[in-house]
Formats: sequence, structure tokens, C-alpha cells
Amino acid sequence: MSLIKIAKWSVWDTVLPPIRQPAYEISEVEGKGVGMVATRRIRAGELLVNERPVYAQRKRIARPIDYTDTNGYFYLGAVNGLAQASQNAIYALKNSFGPETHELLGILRTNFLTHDIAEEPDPANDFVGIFPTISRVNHSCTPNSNYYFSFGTFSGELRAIRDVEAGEEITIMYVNIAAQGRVRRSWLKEDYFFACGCNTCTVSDAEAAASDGRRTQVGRIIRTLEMNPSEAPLSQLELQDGLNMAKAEGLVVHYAQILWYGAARLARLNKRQLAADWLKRAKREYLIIEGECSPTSKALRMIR
Ligand SMILES: C[S@@+](CC[C@H](N)C(=O)[O-])C[C@H]1O[C@@H](n2cnc3c(N)ncnc32)[C@H](O)[C@@H]1O
Repeated sequence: MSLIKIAKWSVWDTVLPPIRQPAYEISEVEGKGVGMVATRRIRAGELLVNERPVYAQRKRIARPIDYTDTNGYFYLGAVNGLAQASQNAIYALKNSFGPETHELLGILRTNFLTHDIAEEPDPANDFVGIFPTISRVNHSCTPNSNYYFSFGTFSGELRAIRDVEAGEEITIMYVNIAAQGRVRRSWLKEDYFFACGCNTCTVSDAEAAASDGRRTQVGRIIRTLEMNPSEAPLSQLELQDGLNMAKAEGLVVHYAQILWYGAARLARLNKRQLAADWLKRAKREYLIIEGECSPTSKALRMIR
């Protein structure tokens, strides 16, 4: 994708819809730096933030060898060319990396969120960007909100995925939360430098083992479905179990994915009535997690 092509995107003429009733404040959250906290009751599906990235790049860039993590030159060159307001927004963000990493690079790596650069997402060509407000949202292994990148408006969107009470912290997932607790915590420590103390990570050993079992199952079912939903070697019972486990774990996004992909498998198994019911439910769930303009929500629009 060339820069000239990107500069000509009609999306730059679109004005992002204003958020009429702000629902949060950015304030200190004990042991986490700052975070986003609800200032009123929020309903599942409510759009909390929509913003364009102030900086974006390919996730993996080949760098000349004289550009190191310590001198940060490569990134300085790019960021120094941005408008002053964008630079200020970047430098105001948290840096969780130590002194061996250049400050700017530390800030970028602490706050990057992945986004798409084409209508059809290309996992082999991931892009990452800096979204000054959404970057303030902390992690939970059972988050109450979802970060979604809308290619149509080229903006990051933050939506509540369940009802949130005033005073509750707004959270998203930084890593694959269908992984086992031990694995999630090692990723979070390695990439974000914190020990996760969320409700899911601070239960008894017996509860943790049960949760790990359910999450592993949910992860396996989604990976199997994603490859080829209708031909996935999964029975109706396994799909139903996966759905129940996603629900029990509060994994709202995974729950929606099992409904959506699982419906194709159910149709292939000749469970047409159930498949139709799952599509109806998937439609409701995708409106909550991604809003009405996402490709999946659009595909589900005709479902009554
Ligand atoms: C993208 S920033 C989030 C906002 C950040 N708390 C701040 O003060 O700007 C990511 C960093 O926030 C902190 N963080 C995020 N989630 C956390 C959590 N659940 N517990 C402790 N620290 C967390 C870690 O320092 C992490 O590297």
C-alpha cells in the first residue's frame, strides 16, 4: 500500500461521530499508573471512545543496523515529523520499559495497538498505532470492554461489552485471554512489565485450574473453527460446551465468535434451526463488541 494511495482515502473526509455523553475519566488506579474509570453507568455496546491513531507503522520493520533500541533513531525520525500536538500526545503516555530502551521506543511499545491497513485484514502484515485515549485503558483477563479497529473510519473504537457500573475500571485484553493463567501472566510480565492481579488471576488453585480448563477449551474450539468453520471437526455438543464455557468465563468476544463460526458448522451438520438461532444471537453480540459498521455486523444485518 503506497503512501500516495493512503493519502487519497476518502476516509480522511469523514468526521468521526461525536461521543455525546462522556462516560469515563482518566485517573490514578492503584498499582497500575493511570487508567480509565466509568463516571456513570454504561450499557453493554455503548461506544466510549473513537479516535484515529496519531502514529502508525508496520509491526515488523527491517531497520538498518545503526538504528538500535537504545538510540531510538528510527522512530525519532518518524515521530519528529508529526504535528506538535501528536508528538505531545505520544510523549504524555506511559513508558514501562527500562533505561536500556530509548524513551520514545519504550512509549511506543507500551502503548501500541494493532490495526488494519486494508478492508480485508492481513495477519501477515500487521500494523500498530498509537491511540492517545484508548492507550490509557488497562488490562484484565476478563475485560468489560473491547478495542476494535474500524477500517471504514480508520479509527480505534472502545466499546463496553457488558454493563459497567459508575466507579468501575474500564478494561480491555492485551493478550490472548483464552490462554492459561500462567501463560497469560508470563506474556504480560514480558511485554508490559506487570503482574496481573485481575479477578481471574487471583482465585484459589482449584478455581484457577477449572478456569484454565474452560479457557483452553474455548481457545481450541475457536482455532479449529477459524480454519474452516463448516468443515471443522466439532460436534454440536462440543460447540454447545464451548459456548457455555465462554459464557462461564465472561469471555464475551469469544462467545460471539463461537456463535458466528459455530453457526456455519451447525448448518453443515443439518441443525438448521439451531444454526439460525445462533446467527440471531451472533448478530446481537457483534453489535455489542464491534458496532453496526463492522464487516461481521454487516454480514449479519439480514438475519431476523
Ligand atoms: C497501555 S498502558 C495502560 C495505561 C497506563 N496504566 C498508564 O498509566 O498510562 C500499559 C501499562 O499499564 C500498566 N498496566 C496495564 N494493565 C495493568 C494491570 N492490570 N495491572 C497493573 N498494571 C497494568 C502496565 O504498566 C502496562 O505496561
